[in-house]
Amino acid sequence: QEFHLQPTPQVYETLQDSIVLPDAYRFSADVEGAASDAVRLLGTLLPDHQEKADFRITVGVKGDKAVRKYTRLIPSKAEGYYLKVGKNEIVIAGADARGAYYGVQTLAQLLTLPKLPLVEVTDYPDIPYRGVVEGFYGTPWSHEARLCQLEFYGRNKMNVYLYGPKDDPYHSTPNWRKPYPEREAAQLKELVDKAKENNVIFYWAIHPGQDIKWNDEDRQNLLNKFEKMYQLGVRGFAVFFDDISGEGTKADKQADLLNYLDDHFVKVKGDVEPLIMCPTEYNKAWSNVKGGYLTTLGEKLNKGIQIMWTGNSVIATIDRETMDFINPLLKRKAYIWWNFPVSDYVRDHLLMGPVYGNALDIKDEMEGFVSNPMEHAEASKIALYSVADYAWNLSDYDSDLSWKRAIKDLMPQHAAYLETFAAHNSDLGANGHRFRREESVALQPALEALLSTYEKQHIIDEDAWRQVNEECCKIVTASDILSVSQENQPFIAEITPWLMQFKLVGQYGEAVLQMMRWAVTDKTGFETAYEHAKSLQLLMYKVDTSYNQNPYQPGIKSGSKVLLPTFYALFEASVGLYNQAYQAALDTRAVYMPYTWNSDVPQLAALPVLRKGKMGNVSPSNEVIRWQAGGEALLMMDQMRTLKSLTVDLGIADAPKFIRLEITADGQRWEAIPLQPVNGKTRFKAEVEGRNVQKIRLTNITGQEQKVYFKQFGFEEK
Ligand SMILES: CCCC(=O)N[C@H]1/C(=N/OC(=O)Nc2ccccc2)O[C@H](CO)[C@@H](O)[C@@H]1O
Repeated sequence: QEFHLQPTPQVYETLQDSIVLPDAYRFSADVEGAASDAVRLLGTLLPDHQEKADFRITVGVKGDKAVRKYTRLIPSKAEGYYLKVGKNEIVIAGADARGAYYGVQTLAQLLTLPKLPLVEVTDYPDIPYRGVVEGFYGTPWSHEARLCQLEFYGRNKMNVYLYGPKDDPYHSTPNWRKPYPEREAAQLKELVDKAKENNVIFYWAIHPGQDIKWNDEDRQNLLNKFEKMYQLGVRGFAVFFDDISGEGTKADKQADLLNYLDDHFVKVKGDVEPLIMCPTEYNKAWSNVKGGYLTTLGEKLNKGIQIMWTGNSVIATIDRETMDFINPLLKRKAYIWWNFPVSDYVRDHLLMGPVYGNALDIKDEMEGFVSNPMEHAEASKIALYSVADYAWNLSDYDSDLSWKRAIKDLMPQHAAYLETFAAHNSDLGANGHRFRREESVALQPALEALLSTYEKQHIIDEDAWRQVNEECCKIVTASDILSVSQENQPFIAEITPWLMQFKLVGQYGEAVLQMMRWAVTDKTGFETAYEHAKSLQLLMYKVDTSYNQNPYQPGIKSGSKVLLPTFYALFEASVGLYNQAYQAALDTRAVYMPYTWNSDVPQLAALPVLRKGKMGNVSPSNEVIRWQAGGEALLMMDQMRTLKSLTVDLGIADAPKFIRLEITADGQRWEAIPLQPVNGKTRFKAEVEGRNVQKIRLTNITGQEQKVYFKQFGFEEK
């Protein structure tokens, strides 16, 4: 694939020629001046040199004597630069210090080529502020991960890192008023220094809204904390008022506070970046324009203060209509907080797909564009690479090419394998925000052809079958090679459980494809493939219930949008064909189900049992159940399982008089467990915490038929 600078430069001209960098050259730069960062970085790229030479390397900032003759070639936009590689000179002239630094970053990429091409690059960013807000719920990034991120931002010309992890107690309630303890303070100082080194503005955000009092004391508390952070070297500050309730949500109070901080801290210090604030109404779906919150902020907040916005909803792509709504209200360009690839609301999924859906014609409408990433720092780099590419140069942005380059950048050697993994691990699954992404795009046509032909005509589309089989082999190969790759161990450590699951999905696909092949032609071959598929179903279940058992979205999902659902459908279809061909009755259920339900009460017998993570529920019935005397309902586990809780609701207040609940660990000895009322109405709990259970039984002990409603029968495993 041909060479491509990252982010895509505004203007890139290359003469079809190149040079070999001489090891002797004259160097002219004002090493103490504004270009000192650029000079330092350049020093790390170039070999030692002898001064006596006619090859010249010049670095400077507009106004420096050294670059005076290039002045008219330097873009007038902030952070712009002019880079020339000529026959006997290299020139890097920045519009400002950071521009010169970025010019050297671009040169650094050219220097990785076998030969240094003759180029003229005239470049600058579309969006003034570009980068990352560490603003997710869940495990904050580690110190090591943050240091590595800052290096990545420097290379990708991202100039913002906003520190605001929801679960840092000194960022938010309860300890936002307190200074950081020694160790955390030292680490923050190290991050600030690393950020400076990479020309990234380190913003420290505070999230006081949940318990801030609108009085002088808390105002002083905030100032004191900012002062403490300033002493650590922080020169960028943000105040987040998102996800709070109560007093803290008032627009005029928020505006007064921010203006006070602006007037008495930012303006006083003189070397601090403009304040950023995250409003309580931070997306259109949650805003009440008539209520005046946004207009109050827009009118009252000092002009220099930047206001964040996530778009038409919490998780949304950004387009012109979005900006035309919010900018007039804020009376300034909104600063986009883009909630992607954050996955703290779909923690069982990895979002490894392309960054797409944001408009390419809104470069003049946004003040900033920062991404809220996953708690998996290295895995987030695929999306962050493309966010950097998009925010620097919107009109040239190509989401698919950028995605491919992002993968190559993360794992140059194993890029092909990582692309296979990333292609099938990009959707979020069903979620409360209803935000979805494409997945398995390249394989979709073959999957659809294979399934529809097989389901409708019971024949195999050979070309589709071959493509899908090839991909399954690639999946298995890629999973194993990546899982032992030494190329980026922190990244592999993050995704290992998903690699395990991904491999099983690939193997399951292979087994199902064999089942299709032999369903009506090779009885024993089919039965072996069936057995293998069933064992893989159990293995996938085990991975999904053993890893990443967070209390929100537990488990490990992979290929969940297209790949696995297609394999499930093909499994069921091929078992159906086999059962028909051989008058057999193999279980056609494709998804492993640890719980089985049956009953001799006719209206209960067919109720399906569902599993989500560690919760098991029998689907409620909305009709009156005629439960005959002595009638039983049985919930059976595939193996001994330890329970945490069990709830029953039969829609009658005196259920315990009619229905006895029993559990057994061995299938022989049963023990009745009393039903205790939960809400004084019809819901009852059984005290089963820590009990090992094989079966649970409900029996009508009244000697006569009872009429009940089967509203709930659910349990949670430990
Ligand atoms: C300016 C953006 C603020 C924001 O997005 N806040 C959180 C955020 N807030 O969105 C919510 O839906 N918050 C919420 C919803 C219901 C009740 C309380 C909070 O969503 C992200 C994705 O989950 C989180 O990572 C963010 O920290």
